Amino acid sequence: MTKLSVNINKIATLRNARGHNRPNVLQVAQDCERFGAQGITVHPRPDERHIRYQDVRDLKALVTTEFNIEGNPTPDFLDLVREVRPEQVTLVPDAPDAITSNAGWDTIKHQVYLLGVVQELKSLGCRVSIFLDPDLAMVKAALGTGTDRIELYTEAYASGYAADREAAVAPYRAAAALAQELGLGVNAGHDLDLDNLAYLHQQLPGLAEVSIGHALVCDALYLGLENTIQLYRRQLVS
Ligand SMILES: CC(=O)[C@@H](O)[C@H](O)COP(=O)(O)O
Ligand SMILES: NCC(=O)COP(=O)(O)O
Repeated sequence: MTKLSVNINKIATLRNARGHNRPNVLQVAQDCERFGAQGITVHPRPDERHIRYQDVRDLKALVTTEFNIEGNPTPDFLDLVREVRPEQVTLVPDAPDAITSNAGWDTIKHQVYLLGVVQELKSLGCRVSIFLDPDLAMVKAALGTGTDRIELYTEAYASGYAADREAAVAPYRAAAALAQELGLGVNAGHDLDLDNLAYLHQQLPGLAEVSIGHALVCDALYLGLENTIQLYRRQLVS
């Protein structure tokens, strides 16, 4: 079964726009779980443009499904993870000023570094996932980091879907198959939406989790949050 983890970054974007506590990020996270989310994902960035470090601390006490914290393993990020100890940590090689995640790890160049980070995070009891492009060499080298899972960065799939979905999904199908052959779990995320999710799910058997935020929150503006979460869940029914 592929789990849906709802990324609530954009709820925090809206909250921060007025400087008060509306929408209440903590309440929305609990409601997302009540509406069918099987996980809550946050990506606290160094500039705290949306999710703040204190949000992460507060969410830990409230999230009853799976808490997934994404980020570049900077010293501040690692201190937060040591404190919060979420079910899953997804390591993303984002630059501090990146407008959004825009690349996966070079697991060949950074394998030794990642091995050290992964070993510590696993010693804290966290499952570790590494954000990757669908590059077979990078998937193969990910094994050497000790990671539990990879998260396939699906921006290229999403941008190519409308023109030629078979071509768009092919690298992801190959990367997922190799990862599973190596004993790695497979997550996916970034720019997934109600148009492209079902086909990805159909083409990637054994996909463990998708984390979806931007499109889901945009859809909820028109369709309502509960209905939207249910619609995304229905895309993942085998
Ligand atoms: C790793 C990933 O693809 C998502 O966490 C994405 O980075 C969302 O971040 P923003 O909400 O800041 O765009
Ligand atoms: N890991 C992907 C994620 O958490 C959400 O990405 P997006 O749906 O906001 O593009």
